[in-house]
Amino acid sequence: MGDEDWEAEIITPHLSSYVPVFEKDRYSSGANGDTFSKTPASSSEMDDGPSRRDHHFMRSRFASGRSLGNRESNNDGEDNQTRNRGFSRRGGFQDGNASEASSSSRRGGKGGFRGGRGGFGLGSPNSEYEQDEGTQRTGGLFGPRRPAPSGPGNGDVYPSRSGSGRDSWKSGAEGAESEDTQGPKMTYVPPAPPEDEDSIFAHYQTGINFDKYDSILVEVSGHDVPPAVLTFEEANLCQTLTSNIAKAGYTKLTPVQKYSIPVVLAGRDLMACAQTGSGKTAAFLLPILANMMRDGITASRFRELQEPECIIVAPTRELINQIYLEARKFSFGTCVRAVVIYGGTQFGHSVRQIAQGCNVLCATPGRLMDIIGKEKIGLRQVRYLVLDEADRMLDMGFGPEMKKLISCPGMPSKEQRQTLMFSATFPEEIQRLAGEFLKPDYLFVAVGQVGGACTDVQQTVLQVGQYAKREKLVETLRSTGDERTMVFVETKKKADFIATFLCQEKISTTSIHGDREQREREQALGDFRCGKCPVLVATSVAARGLDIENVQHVINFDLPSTIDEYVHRIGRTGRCGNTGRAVSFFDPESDRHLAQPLVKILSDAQQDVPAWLEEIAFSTYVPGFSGGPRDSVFASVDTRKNYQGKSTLNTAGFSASQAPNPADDESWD
Ligand SMILES: Nc1ncnc2c1ncn2[C@@H]1O[C@H](COP(=O)(O)OP(=O)(O)OP(=O)(O)O)[C@@H](O)[C@H]1O
Repeated sequence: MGDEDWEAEIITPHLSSYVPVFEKDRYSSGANGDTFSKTPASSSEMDDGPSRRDHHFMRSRFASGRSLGNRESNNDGEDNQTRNRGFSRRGGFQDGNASEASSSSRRGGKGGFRGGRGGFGLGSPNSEYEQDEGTQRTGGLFGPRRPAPSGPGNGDVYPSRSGSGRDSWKSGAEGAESEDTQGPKMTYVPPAPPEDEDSIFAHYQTGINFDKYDSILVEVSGHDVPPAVLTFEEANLCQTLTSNIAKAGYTKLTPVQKYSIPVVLAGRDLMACAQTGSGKTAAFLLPILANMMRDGITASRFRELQEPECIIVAPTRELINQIYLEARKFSFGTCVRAVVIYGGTQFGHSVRQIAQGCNVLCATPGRLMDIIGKEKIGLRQVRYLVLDEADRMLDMGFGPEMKKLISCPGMPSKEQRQTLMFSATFPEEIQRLAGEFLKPDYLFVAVGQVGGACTDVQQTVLQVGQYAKREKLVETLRSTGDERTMVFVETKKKADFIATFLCQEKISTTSIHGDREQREREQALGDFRCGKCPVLVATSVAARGLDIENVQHVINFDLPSTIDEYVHRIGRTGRCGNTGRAVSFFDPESDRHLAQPLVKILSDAQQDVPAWLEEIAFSTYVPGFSGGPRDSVFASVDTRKNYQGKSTLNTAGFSASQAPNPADDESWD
């Protein structure tokens, strides 16, 4: 069955999750009826990438365009590709062999498979979002809400923007933004989050391993490293902030906070790598807010053009919304006003939110560039620019847009602003790109197994062939009972397919991916958060940053194409000192390239390494894979080979010495 057919077959009525009309035979073509096969170079999807529209005043020294050729569109970004979709088709690929396995051709350019679904009346050539009824509020991100109505454009009808279903975070991203000027309007207005104090400060408990953070090694490299702070009191943040921190239930700093907060307070640029779920968001928000308060920020008032002091960008809509909620929490009771804007929502809504006042703007890249292009945001006052999931923000998908951002008229030069980058992974080539955004004397904070997996996650890798995966999935889910579980798959269509399949197996499941309307995505996340659907099938759009209470289990039904993506995915569990489990289905046919990095990740995290995996790893040559920085405790290291500064290597909680790190030399492998 072809990829397009998946799309057709999965169109089923939708309640809050799936109520599938599952006709197994129609899906079946493989030995056991499983029609999907996997390609080694999977893609994933992310959000808000570059807008299609070129702002005349923007220039980018990145390669022109968006590298669409071999990059698969990201989630929101798929929109820009959909504009080319008029000629695309669906239903033409009935041959089962052509299904997922044919992705190599699709990766080179999706056009041939791109799913204009228009023939079925389920999507327009432009975007899924135009189908959004928009004004309907689901409350998806914040809690339970009423079920989405079924029917085209609402429920499990997944109008495809790219149509290929390949999750293509590599290509242009949020063309959706440009629809605001070029295409049909998106009318979805996300629900306002609850305003009551209890909701604002709702939080989950730190886990039994929270105190173990104290023994994690931390390396800070660069010149004149400010000493770490050991307590919130020592950080000397302003009183309101301190009170908000207490209300949020934070009593103790995490290592990344201990080392990053003083760096930001001292006005330094920062690149910080720390394991998933270890509190990076507060590590940048708290000192920024403290600085803003210290500098006597004025309350912003209603104006058509707002000039925020801080801009925070993140790759996905759900993540930026989460960051916004944190910003709102910590700035509670201050005159700082945080605003969030992201794609898939009504542009006018974003404009109205901003016009009411905006000190801290949380945005996905596409919507940000559009709003700047519309002159609703001026950049002259920007003092802080934060790239969360910075490696993702600087890669080929979003990098061009970020370059445009820093080249925008009015944007203070890097000397005039503070630039902060955070991620759990930071590949060397991306660190080099980051130099253009950062002052030369930026500091690099590396916490523990950066780029490595969080040790609070128990990792299991099972050898499972493509055709046995569904059965194994059901078996695994049955054994975990009601545990909240995220199941990662490679493509959007497969996400639909697996979610439908699980529902048919009476496992309450929902899904999130870039071909779902924003309203549906928010509803899915809400249903998962509140436990109504304890299983969330997701593409890589949900791999990064999402902080959902009680996710005990991550299943990689399909392994991602890169090890960094694996690290982010499994980091959805085992957060903030809690423990979690990750089970990955390793298909030797398609995942061999991951064997070596997986062995390294597993051994670094003191996990059992299956003998069969080691064998595959030893027998597989992976170009460019050196096993990481050998003998270094840090899986990701500061790549500034020639920096003359000192480095501090400490366990969190001890004051920084200025001794060079002996591991540095090995780090340059
Ligand atoms: N000092 C602290 N005390 C208690 N809880 C904290 C503290 N710092 C952060 N948290 C909580 O820990 C959770 C994870 O934090 P956060 O989402 O910032 O992690 P992260 O490092 O950004 O993860 P990821 O790499 O997945 O994006 C959040 O629920 C946050 O509120």
